Amino acid sequence: MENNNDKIICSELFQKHRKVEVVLYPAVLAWKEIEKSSKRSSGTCESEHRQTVEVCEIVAVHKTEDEVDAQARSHTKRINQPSQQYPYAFTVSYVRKTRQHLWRCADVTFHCADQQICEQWIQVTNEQLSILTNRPKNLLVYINPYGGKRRGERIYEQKVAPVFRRAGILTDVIVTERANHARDHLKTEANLDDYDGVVCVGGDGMFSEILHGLVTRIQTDHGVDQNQPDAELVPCSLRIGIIPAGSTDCICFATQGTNDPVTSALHIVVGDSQPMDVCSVHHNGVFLKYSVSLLGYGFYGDVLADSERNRWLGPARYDLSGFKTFLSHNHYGGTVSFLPADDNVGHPRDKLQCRSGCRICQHKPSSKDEHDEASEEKEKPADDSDRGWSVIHGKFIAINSASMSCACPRSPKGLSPSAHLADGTTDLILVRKCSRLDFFKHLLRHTNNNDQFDHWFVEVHRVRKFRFQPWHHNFVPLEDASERPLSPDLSPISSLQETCDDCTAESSWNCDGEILHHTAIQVSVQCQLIRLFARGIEEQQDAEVAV
Ligand SMILES: CCCCCCCCCCCCC/C=C/[C@@H](O)[C@H](COP(=O)(O)O)NC(=O)CCCCC
Ligand SMILES: Nc1ncnc2c1ncn2[C@@H]1O[C@H](COP(=O)(O)OP(=O)(O)O)[C@@H](O)[C@H]1O
Ligand SMILES: [Ca+2]
Repeated sequence: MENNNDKIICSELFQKHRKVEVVLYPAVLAWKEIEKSSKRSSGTCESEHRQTVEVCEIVAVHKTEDEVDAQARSHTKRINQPSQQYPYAFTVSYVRKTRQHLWRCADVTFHCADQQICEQWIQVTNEQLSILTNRPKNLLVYINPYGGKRRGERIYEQKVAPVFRRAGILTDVIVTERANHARDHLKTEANLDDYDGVVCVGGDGMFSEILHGLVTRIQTDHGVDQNQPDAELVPCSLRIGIIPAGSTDCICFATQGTNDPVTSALHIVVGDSQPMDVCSVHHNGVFLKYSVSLLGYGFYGDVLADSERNRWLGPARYDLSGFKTFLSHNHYGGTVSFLPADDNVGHPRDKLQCRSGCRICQHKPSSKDEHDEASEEKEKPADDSDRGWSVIHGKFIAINSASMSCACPRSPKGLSPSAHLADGTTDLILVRKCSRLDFFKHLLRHTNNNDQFDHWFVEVHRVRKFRFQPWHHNFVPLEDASERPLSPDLSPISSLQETCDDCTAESSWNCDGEILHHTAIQVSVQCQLIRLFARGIEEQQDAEVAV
């Protein structure tokens, strides 16, 4: 056996009372049983059943002293026991993929006759692991103790910390004491150079805090003014891990396919990296917020505003508020203008879902500069500033911008099933005033396989920027419900002439679970501004990958 990362090493060891041949290839650990053949006069035959684990999915390798000692003690009188013939052992902890994107940490223990062989196996496996430089070693963890069902601390201590410990990851843990504690700490105090990543234990609202803290800190450090809607923001080098402990947890669900804390911890341990778009939201040139999942005006804004009054109900507050908001059946007048995305990023109704290694998102980084140049050209000339923009006036029950699918347990395919995590676009969904029954049918389709966009009152556009202007004082533009190119600064209030008596005054924006205090907003997608410890949703496999 040689201590070399490129060489294959192989030993005959014992695993669960079976003799196995164990091989460590440069990127794969494999083992198979060697059976004594009764039919043959001598020698062994190999079992067909070969088990493999990719090295990049090994969590850690450890000496297994306790188990060997225990086995040796319990079998002292049975001299043929493998624990006596093979008294040294090492345990490999690895990722076991089960159904529904759920990952578990499994152990396999190999027993050796020779101490040196055992130690060499540990050393060589560790050498292979040390090549994986994408793995975090030091993490800054923020826990919201009040998110979701208030189980954040327990979830972290019982399910996540043991996985980090096993992987040898060092952590600094901060349990937040107030709203915006994590955001403010990241903005001004945290020494980011000490860490390879930040972990958020909480829901989408808590994630939003971490996002704002990190992105703002990076822009401040680089002298970028976030108030400039066209400022080129500096991407964050630190990745963010999400341990779901909130109410909706759609950012976690839509990036790994399940809301499971152990799965999240393992994605962090193996050092996954998933780039993600971030929308910047401005009001009259003043920065308001960032958003990565849902920006929703009307229905989802009203649900959120109402739900905050019933926070004590935990995640069930959304069901109650959703029902109440559905019954009130409000609609709101406003003007939406948007800059459509190029054709090469597909269409919200093309059924090409964003999956791990998504080609549309991978294509983005290299085409970003090109893309921006092209769009600058489109928007540059002062008198041509409306070129490429579309404008829609109307009465809407909901205006939703989904920068990712927004899949969550309530809606497993999400608000926009084909939205992409990192393509530089957001899907703008306009739900016009319609009957209560029609709106119910539309909502219901978020929970089944029917197309929620296939209604006369729903339209969806893939866009790079959009703006919204509510109709003030119930005045409606003459072109109500028409569609025509218009200057994107949307200030032609003087042209408003009719009234919209049946409109409810104004709603508010739900921005990743936080309420925005302005209704007139300008939104611009910042392509791949952040990265998560995730890999996107993997295509479903029928069987378990290893063991
Ligand atoms: C007849 C049955 C109709 C059911 C319709 C269900 C549609 C659900 C779509 C959910 C989209 C969720 C988008 C994510 C929003 C979150 O950012 C936000 C805050 O999350 P958290 O901080 O974890 O609490 N959650 C919401 O705004 C809740 C929306 C619930 C709507 C019923
Ligand atoms: N220690 C704390 N006390 C009160 N609120 C907090 C604390 N830490 C974070 N928050 C706030 O709690 C809100 C909800 O958090 P989140 O984790 O998203 O839970 P949920 O999904 O239940 O809404 C966020 O707006 C966040 O800013
Ligand atoms: Ca996107």
